[in-house]
Amino acid sequence: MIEVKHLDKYFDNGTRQVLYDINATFYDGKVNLIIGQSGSGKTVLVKNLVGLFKPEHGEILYDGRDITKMSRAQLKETRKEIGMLFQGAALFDSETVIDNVKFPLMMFSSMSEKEQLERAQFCIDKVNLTGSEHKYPAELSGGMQKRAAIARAIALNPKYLFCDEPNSGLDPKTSIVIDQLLWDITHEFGITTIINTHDMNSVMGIGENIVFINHGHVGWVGNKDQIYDQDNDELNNFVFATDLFRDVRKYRRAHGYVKTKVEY
Ligand SMILES: Nc1ncnc2c1ncn2[C@@H]1O[C@H](COP(=O)(O)OP(=O)(O)OP(=O)(O)O)[C@@H](O)[C@H]1O
Repeated sequence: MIEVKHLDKYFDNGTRQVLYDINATFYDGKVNLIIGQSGSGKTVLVKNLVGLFKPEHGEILYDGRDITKMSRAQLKETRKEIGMLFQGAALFDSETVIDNVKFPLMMFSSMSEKEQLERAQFCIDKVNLTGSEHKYPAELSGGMQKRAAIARAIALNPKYLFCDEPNSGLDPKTSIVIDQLLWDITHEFGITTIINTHDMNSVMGIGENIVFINHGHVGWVGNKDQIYDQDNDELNNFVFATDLFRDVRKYRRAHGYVKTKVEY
């Protein structure tokens, strides 16, 4: 579990505040989404969460350990527990799939070559890329590249997985496959998965715990069922900006979908 408490972040020598008193919890074994308009502060929040930025105030507790107070060495240790999936797949073009997946094992584990190969193969099988081990990224579709990147992100068996816009550049059908995969590995391995996304299909499909950031503030927290039934104007402007989502909401209301209460 990652807990954020009273986090403030400023830029420009403390003259411009970008995040205001952020309080949020990201749960183990759940898909946690951070959503919000462009420029609302999602990326800055994630950069604080992974220790790339230091907040001016507040705590970020990784299962009780405050990363804002860690030394460089402690932060390095904690980073070993974090998997990252960047926008685009960010694979090494000149390396095969299996070498890409092996890379973090080579860098950060004490596994033998044989163990690295076994672990890399396990992760490749997990993302359904069996048979593509010796292909280069350029030989893969966008969705396959993303799956290879997920295999690499889970190679070190992370407790925490951060994904920045995992569906960017993918068609809706492939996006669903990626969402399903992220859901499956999150649940199978009990990972605290945090996804920064604009994709409303992801919100509808896998949003177990959604944190809406609005102009640097936490604007709303809930799940994919509750999001249809809330009366938060800013969130509604964001979520129901398209006719499709307005129609889904109208349909749900007309057919008597009840408000859902989820307990964690
Ligand atoms: N390194 C930085 N230095 C100064 N200002 C920054 C820096 N990084 C981000 N910002 C500012 O912080 C604000 C929030 O940006 P952020 O990238 O977090 O938005 P976002 O919600 O992730 O947007 P998008 O969805 O478009 O990626 C913006 O005003 C941005 O200009």
